[in-house]
Amino acid sequence: WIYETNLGKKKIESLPPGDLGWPVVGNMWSFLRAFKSDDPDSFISAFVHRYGSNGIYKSMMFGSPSIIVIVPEVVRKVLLDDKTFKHGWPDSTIAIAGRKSFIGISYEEHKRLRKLTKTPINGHEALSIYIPYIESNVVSALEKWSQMGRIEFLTELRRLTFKIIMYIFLSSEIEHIMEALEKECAILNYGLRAMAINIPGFAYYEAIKARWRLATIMDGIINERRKKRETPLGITRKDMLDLLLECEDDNGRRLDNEEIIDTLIAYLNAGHESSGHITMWATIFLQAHPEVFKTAKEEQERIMKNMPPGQNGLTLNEYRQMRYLSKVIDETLRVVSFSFMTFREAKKDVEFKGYVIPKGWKILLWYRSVHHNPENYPKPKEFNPSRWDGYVPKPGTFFPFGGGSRLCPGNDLAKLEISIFLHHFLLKYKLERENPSCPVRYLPHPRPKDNCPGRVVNVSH
Ligand code: HEM
Repeated sequence: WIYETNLGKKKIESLPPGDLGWPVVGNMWSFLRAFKSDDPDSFISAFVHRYGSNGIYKSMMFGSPSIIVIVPEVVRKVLLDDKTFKHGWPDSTIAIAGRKSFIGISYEEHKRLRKLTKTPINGHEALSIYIPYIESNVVSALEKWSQMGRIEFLTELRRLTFKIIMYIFLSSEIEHIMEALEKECAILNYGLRAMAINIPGFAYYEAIKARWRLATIMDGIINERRKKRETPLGITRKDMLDLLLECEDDNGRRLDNEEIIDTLIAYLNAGHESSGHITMWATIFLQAHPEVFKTAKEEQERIMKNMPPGQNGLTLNEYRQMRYLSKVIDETLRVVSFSFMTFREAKKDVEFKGYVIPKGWKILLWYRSVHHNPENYPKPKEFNPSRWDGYVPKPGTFFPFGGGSRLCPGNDLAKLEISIFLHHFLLKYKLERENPSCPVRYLPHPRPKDNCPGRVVNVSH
C-alpha cells in the first residue's frame, strides 16, 4: 500500500497484475516455501494461475517492490537496454559482493574493469593456453577419485573448478591458500540469494563474515604480490592479479586493494561454483540416460581416433568437434537453470505490454520459467540433448549465462572446462551415485541435498 500510493492513481492502475504479499516480508515466504519444496516452479505458477498468463507480475521480493518477468521478448529487451535499466541486486547482496564489485560500481567503471578481465578468458583462442592445465588436472582428479572409494562428487568438483579459476587469477599463491579460500567462497555463496537476516546462524550473517575473512586473506596476497613485483625477476608468469595491478584509468590512476579484492571475489566465486555444479549435473544426466551416454561416448571416441598421431592431449581442434557434447551441456544448462533469475532496476518509468514499470522498482528476470516453458521447449522437464539438433532458440528463450552488458564473461571458459571433464569421464569412467533419488535443494542453486556422494569407477580396467 505504501509503495503503491506514492505512485499516484494513474500509475497504480497501469501496474502489472500481482500482489505485494505480506507487510515487510512481501512474497518471500511463498518464494522460500516453493524453493524449499520439490517444486520451485510452483512459485511462478501461482502468479500465472491467479493473475493470468501475461507473464509480468508485481510482487515484493528481497525487500523491494519488484516486477517479475517471464516473457522472453521482455526479458531480452530489459537485458539489452542499459539506458533504462541498471543492475538491481539488493543492497544486502552488494554488502557481500563488495561496494567496488561489478554490482557496486558505476556503469563506466564496470565497463572498463569488465573489458580488462574478460579479454584473457574469453574466446576460444585466448582460452587455448589453459587447456593443458585444465586437462592435466581433470585427468589426475578423476584417477585419484576412482581410487578414493566413496567421495562427495559435488564437493570434489567444486575443488577442481576452484583450482582452475585460481590458476587463472592467482597462479602463484595457488597451493597454500586454496583450501581456505574455497571454504570461505562456499559460505559466501550461500548468502548471496538468502534473506538479509544479519543474525548468527543465518546464511546471510555467515556470508558477511566469510567475505570479511576472504578480504583479509586477499589483502595479504595483494600486498605480497606488490612487493614481489618490485624485485627483479619477481614474477615468472603473469596472471589476472598482475593485470589488475597494472591497469590504469584515463587519468593514470591504478586500482586500490579494495577494488582488486572485490573483483577477485566476484570471479573466484562466480567462476567455480557454477562450473562445478553444471559439471556434476551433466555427469548425473549422462549417467541417468544410457542412450545419451552412449552417443556422447561414441563422439569422444571418434574424436580420439581422429587425433593426429603423436599429439598429446586435447586442443581447440578436438574441442570444436564436440558437437553432441555441446548439446548435452546446453541441455543441462537449460534444465538446471543454475542462475534461476537475476535482478535489474528501472532507472525511469517504462512501459511494457501496456503495463508501467515504475522508476526504482526491481525487475526480476526469471530465467528458469523461460527455460521451462513448454511453449519454448516442449516437455521442458525432460533432459533431451537432441532437442538442440538444428534448433536455434527463439530470441530471448535461452539465457543460461544472462545477456547484454552483463553477459557472463566466463561462458566460454565454463563450457571448455565442462567439455574437457566430460571428455575424460565418458572415455574411462562411470558414476555410481549412493542415493540417486536424493531430493534436490534449489537455493542458492539446484543440487542434490547430499552433495551427490558416490563412487567414480574406472571402467577401462
Ligand atoms: C556453467 C557456468 C556458469 C554459469 C551458468 C554462469 C552464469 C552467469 C549468469 C547468468 C550471469 C549474469 C548475471 C546477471 O545478469 O546479473 C553471470 C555473470 C558473471 N559470471 Fe558467470 N556463469 C558461469 C561460469 C562463470 C565462470 C567460469 C566465470 C569466471 C571466469 C564467471 C564469472 C562471472 C562474472 C564475473 C559475472 C558478472 C558479470 C558482470 O556483472 O558484468 N562465470 N554468470
